[in-house]
Amino acid sequence: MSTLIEVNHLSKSFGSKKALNNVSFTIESGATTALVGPNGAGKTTLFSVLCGYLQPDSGTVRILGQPLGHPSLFGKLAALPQDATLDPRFSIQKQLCFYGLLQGLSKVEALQDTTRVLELVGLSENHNSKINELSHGMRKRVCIAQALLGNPKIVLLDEATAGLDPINAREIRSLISSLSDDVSFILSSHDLAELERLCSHVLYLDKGILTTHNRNEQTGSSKYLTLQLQDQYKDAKELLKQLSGVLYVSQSQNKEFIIEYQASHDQFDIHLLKYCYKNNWQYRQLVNGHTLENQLFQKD
Ligand SMILES: Nc1ncnc2c1ncn2[C@@H]1O[C@H](COP(=O)(O)OP(=O)(O)OP(=O)(O)O)[C@@H](O)[C@H]1O
Repeated sequence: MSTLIEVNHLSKSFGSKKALNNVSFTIESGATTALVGPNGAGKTTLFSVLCGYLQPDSGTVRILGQPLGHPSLFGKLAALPQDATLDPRFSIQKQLCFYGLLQGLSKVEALQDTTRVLELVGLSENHNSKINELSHGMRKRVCIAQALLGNPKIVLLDEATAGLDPINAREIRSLISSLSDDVSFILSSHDLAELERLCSHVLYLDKGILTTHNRNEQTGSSKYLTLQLQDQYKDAKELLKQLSGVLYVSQSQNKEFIIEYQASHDQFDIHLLKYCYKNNWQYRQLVNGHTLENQLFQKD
């Protein structure tokens, strides 16, 4: 693993408003990273600084070991801004080729790469369409195709699935997931369930202050499972406490339990599911560790 992005003590203010307040983090290659936070938390500002659109007031950013703006970074980092759009006058192929040329590709290379990225996003047959002839979801996919031109190593996607119907959103998610072995994505979204599925690493911004969370970190002598049951079963919490290997049970929401158990307990998840069956409980979902929502917002 190598470090893709290293941010140290980054601050950016607009007048008296601190959009980023002493933000530091690193992102390693191979991680799909979520950038989460309430409206106005500083997410777009952080993306804009990483892309070089905005100059920070203080702090440093290194991408692939180089400072922002270094010539060797040209084409290595791409971004899909929240409100990205394309020119309605030209076909999508023409526009993507144009962006390829701007990246320094020859005409032939730009056309080849346009064909490649349109195929990746499933829009090969629409290469002659103009943007207004495409659905909202297809337009998003064109914008993602544009971000993938030239094979960038890091792609920042700001609200890539916002406003899409569930089927189109799912297509974009599976596209991100299928590409994530070759490209490191940083996704900004308000959809925690979506980030839960895609991301191993979470950057949480609130009022410009950042905290980081590792989704897969389950170390030490105890581990966690989050169990969501179908119904409110009588004495479920007390009964869960009696299961062998359980150290502690807390109730995060109605019908949802966080179970801390001995890490040394073999196949605890299987035992838990058998226990549900034995007690006649239907379960809705079982998450390894904490759900992202609990990780970010649970107070105790
Ligand atoms: N160009 C600007 N001029 C003045 N204030 C700005 C500017 N850009 C951002 N801000 C302020 O900085 C703060 C962070 O804004 P930012 O757009 O980064 O938040 P965000 O997390 O992307 O929000 P959202 O989820 O609503 O898109 C907000 O208080 C915003 O009002």
